[in-house]
Amino acid sequence: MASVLAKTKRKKIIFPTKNELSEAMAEYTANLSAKFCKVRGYFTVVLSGGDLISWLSELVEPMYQESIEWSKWHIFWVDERVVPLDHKDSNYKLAFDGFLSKVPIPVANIHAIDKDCAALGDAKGAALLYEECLKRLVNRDIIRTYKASGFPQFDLQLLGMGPDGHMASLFPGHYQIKEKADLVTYITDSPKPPPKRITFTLPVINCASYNLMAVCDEAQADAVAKVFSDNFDLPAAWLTADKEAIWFLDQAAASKIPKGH
Ligand SMILES: O=C1O[C@H](COP(=O)(O)O)[C@@H](O)[C@H](O)[C@H]1O
Repeated sequence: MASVLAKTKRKKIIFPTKNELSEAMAEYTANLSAKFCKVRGYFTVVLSGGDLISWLSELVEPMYQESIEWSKWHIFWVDERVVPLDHKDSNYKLAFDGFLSKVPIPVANIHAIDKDCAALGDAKGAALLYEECLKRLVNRDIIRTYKASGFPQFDLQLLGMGPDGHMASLFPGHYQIKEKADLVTYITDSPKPPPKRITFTLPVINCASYNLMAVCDEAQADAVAKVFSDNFDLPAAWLTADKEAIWFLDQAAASKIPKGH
């Protein structure tokens, strides 16, 4: 595990309200989009599910609609529930309804899990095919690779954390957090429904250039405090990045962080 930790130090910014967090997340994303589109001609963005999608609302405002080079974006999911893509629990559907349908990202650049595996509830197959999808895009040089390790390196991941400290579909006490060889793994007994999910593994998550973890609300305060006290029983405490791992918190979520952390 040490190798995945030996990167950037965790940073945080605390915002008075969710609105301000949402505005800052849009600005952070837009700035990185401009940087990566200019340098590489692509911007690879990884989404999670959950509350995060509603906080992306600021990015669909006219200022960003008009300035962002949406055609250069490629979208991925850090984790996905293995349910049909039009199911209410699908992270793809959540992102499509709340964000992707409102911005002009080419359909071919939206990399959802395989729709047949999703419809059949085949978590293992979905993980294998998603890993193949990542490798194909690495070969096409759309996804970069991380230095010598050869792992895919995404430009920006926008992440969330559950009140139990789970990140992506890496849950406390489940072995998936220890997976080091595969890029994508799966779980069939997720403690949070639905039970079947796929997830990027920790080495892939931590290879990203920029990881932004957004967490709001009092219900998350205990988990946030544990993360900032380096309690590594919580998967989210392992989050690092190549360039920057930054936590965007509202005041309620940050309210129990011990002084000095
Ligand atoms: O189940 C999931 O939960 C986490 C956290 O969601 P939130 O609703 O507490 O923000 C999310 O990041 C993950 O993508 C999702 O599958």
